Amino acid sequence: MKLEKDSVSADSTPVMELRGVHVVHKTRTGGLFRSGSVRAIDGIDFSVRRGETVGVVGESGSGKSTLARVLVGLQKPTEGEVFFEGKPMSFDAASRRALGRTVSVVFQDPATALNPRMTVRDQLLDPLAVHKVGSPTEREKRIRELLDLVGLPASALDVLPRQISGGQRQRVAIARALALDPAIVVADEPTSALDVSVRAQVLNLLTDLKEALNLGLVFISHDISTVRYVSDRIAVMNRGSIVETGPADEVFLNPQQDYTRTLLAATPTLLKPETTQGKP
Ligand SMILES: Nc1ncnc2c1ncn2[C@@H]1O[C@H](COP(=O)(O)OP(=O)(O)OP(=O)(O)O)[C@@H](O)[C@H]1O
Repeated sequence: MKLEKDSVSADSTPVMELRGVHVVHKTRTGGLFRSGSVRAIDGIDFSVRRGETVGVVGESGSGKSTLARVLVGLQKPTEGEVFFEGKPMSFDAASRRALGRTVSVVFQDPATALNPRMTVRDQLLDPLAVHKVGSPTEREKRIRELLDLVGLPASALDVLPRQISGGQRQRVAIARALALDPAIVVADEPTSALDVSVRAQVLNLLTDLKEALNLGLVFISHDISTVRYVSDRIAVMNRGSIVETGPADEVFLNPQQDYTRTLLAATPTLLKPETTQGKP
């Protein structure tokens, strides 16, 4: 039930580490007898530690969500190794359950991620009940702490998702992701479905929580300027591979790959690197 984290620096052992991971999806391509496969992830190395934000950026279909699914234990790699807290992850029910307590996820659209028929209280109590955490009194205390952490009043406990705004719904989804005191939060396009006016607030909330709780944050987005804003390191994905990785400012200001330059060229002028700003 305690929220404060030990002060572990970002250079400690990774909580999650992927080595040479491939994910191939089997597909049916129209008709009973035709099938194929899609290489969603094609041999990637990736790691995330407490206290750091790793941004994952790439165009639609580059494999970002598949990577997220591997990190949260929903997708077993076709090939390669995943280490969870330094030990090989087997992806059986018990190890997925342990992973589910330590690595949580915030999805793009809180309207679909939250159950429309459950009050905020029940949405927040649910992970605590599933993992049998605390007594009823402790759970009630914990969900109030969670609301406070994400900047919502206790009066929000008794409302349904449709009775609050999109930004507030995403705050509830973030609170739920924090319920089990995770070490890592994987945020897959967490602001893309929100009004532009509230995106910065949700980004700031995530970075504040990362600092306050010493979380590892994996921030996934197609928008490299947003990724730079929140990340310490960036991994650029293209067609299932990580084509460039490094400190956020270095990747942004001095990209080594044409693909990264193409992504940067598509960002709004004001957010382009200083080196190109103001030039025609
Ligand atoms: N369950 C699945 N079955 C078949 N193919 C899949 C499946 N999931 C993903 N793919 C394919 O794998 C590739 C990578 O998809 P993925 O969703 O990981 O990319 P993405 O970068 O997250 O894209 P987006 O931003 O559009 O969500 C795509 O070609 C996609 O069509």
